[in-house]
Order: sequence, then structure tokens, then C-alpha cells
Amino acid sequence: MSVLEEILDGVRADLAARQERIPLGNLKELASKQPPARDVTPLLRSPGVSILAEVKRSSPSKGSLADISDPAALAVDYESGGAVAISVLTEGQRFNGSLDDLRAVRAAVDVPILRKDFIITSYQLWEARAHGADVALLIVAALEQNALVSLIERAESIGLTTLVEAHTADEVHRAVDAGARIIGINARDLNTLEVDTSTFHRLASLVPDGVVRIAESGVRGPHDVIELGQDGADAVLVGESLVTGKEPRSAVADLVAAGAHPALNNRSQ
Ligand SMILES: O=P(O)(O)OC[C@@H](O)[C@@H](O)c1c[nH]c2ccccc12
Repeated sequence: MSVLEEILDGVRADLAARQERIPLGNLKELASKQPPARDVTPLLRSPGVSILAEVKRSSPSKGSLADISDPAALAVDYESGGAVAISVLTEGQRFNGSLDDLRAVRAAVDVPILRKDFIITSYQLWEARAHGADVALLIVAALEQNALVSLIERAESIGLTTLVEAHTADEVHRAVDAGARIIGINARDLNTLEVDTSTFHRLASLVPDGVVRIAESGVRGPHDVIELGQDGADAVLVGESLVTGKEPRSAVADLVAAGAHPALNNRSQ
């Protein structure tokens, strides 16, 4: 069984337990009490390379990365460092995240928040909105094409923006065919967990103009941000190097400064 399939087994088990406990109607009710979702798209389209910073405790490849006892405080640091949005991993078994983390971060920051999880049903989209997320991740490799299309439509009807993640040329084509407006190219293969930093360079040109391109995973510092920007990234999503590195606020600020580098100014937006 691939790592992705193993992760999805755990996700399904946790999801079934939550669905037993919390009826969909309760989530809809909670969602209706949230302020409207924030629109991340214009922020991602702004000049230069924007930084999405991730609250990430653990990963399946490395195990525990950081003991994040206060995810809200970390998110505030990210926001004050200039992150355009915050990604919160909510998967429990392999990433040690939770919807409580999402709720805590929502209460602490004003920027848009991405629910980073393995979303396979619309119930999870309602959970995302009920806990204050503005954006939901949809992973092409985890979904049949019909499911991908219907989850994009459902997310939009709930007011969520979707970030559709691809790792291969075929997955980029599927994302485009499904109508994705924001495509994340993940350098990590979720079947093997290996990171190939040439992935964005190879696949970015398959994303049509007008669709936002986000480079995900394996970004270690400012130099990578500039390189990915030169390859056409509108934004980068960074987790591990921020939670394991130096002080997060200034680490984000350094990435933000790189994203505003003059070498990236003549890129078409
Ligand atoms: O920690 P990194 O290498 O900076 O990567 C962040 C993010 O891209 C990664 O956490 C991620 C990308 N796609 C995912 C899908 C599910 C879980 C996690 C992810």
C-alpha cells in the first residue's frame, strides 16, 4: 500500500468517528455563524511571490518536527512576518494536527486560512468553514475526477476557495480540466514522500495563464523563493523549514523580502 493510501485509511477512520459525533446539520449551523470567507485569490495575484506559512507539527516522512504548543502564537508570528495566508494541517494521525488548531488560529489572525488535510467528502468542507477556514486543499492524487469536480463545486457553494494540488503532469491536466483556479504543485510525491525540487520547474508551464500557481514543499530559504518565482510561482507554501528553523517571524520576513526581489518584477501576473 502506498503512503498516500495508508494516510487515507487513517483519514477515513477519523472522519467516520467525527461524523458519528457531529451531525452535518451542526456544522452547517456553525458555518452560518462565521463571518464570510476571506478571498485569498487577489492576494496571491499581487506582484512578486507571496508566502503561505504552515502550522505543521509532524510529517509522515520525518515524524515530529516541532512541539507547537501554541499554534495561534505561531500563526501570529507568521502573520506579522508578512505571510499572505496561513496553512493549518488538521490531519491527526500522521501530521498531529486538529480542527482545534484551525479554530485557535482563526481566532488569532486576520489573514485567510487554508485547511490542509486529505479532503474526500463535502462533510470535511463544512468542517473547514465551520472552523473558520477560507480555503480548502483538494489533492488530485487522492480523488477520482468526478469527486474532484464535485468537491470544487461544493466548496465554492459553501464560500470556500480551493487550492488543487498536483504532483505530475497528468494531475496538473486533471486539475485544469476540473476547473481549478489555484493550482499547487507539490514537490513531494505523496506515494513515496520523496521531494524533487525540480517538480515546479518541470510542471509550471502546464498551468494556463490566469490560473494561480503555488509551489509547495521543500522550500528551505529565500534563495528557493527567488528561483521558484523565476519559474513562475505566484506563491510558495512553506512548513518544515519555518517550524524547525530560527525565529518564525523573521524567517517569514526573509522569505517575503525574497518574494519582492526586483528580479521578479517583470513577471506577468
Ligand atoms: O514542510 P514543507 O516541505 O515546507 O511542505 C509544506 C507543504 O507543502 C506540505 O506540508 C504539504 C503539501 N501538500 C500536502 C498535502 C498533505 C499534507 C501536507 C502537504
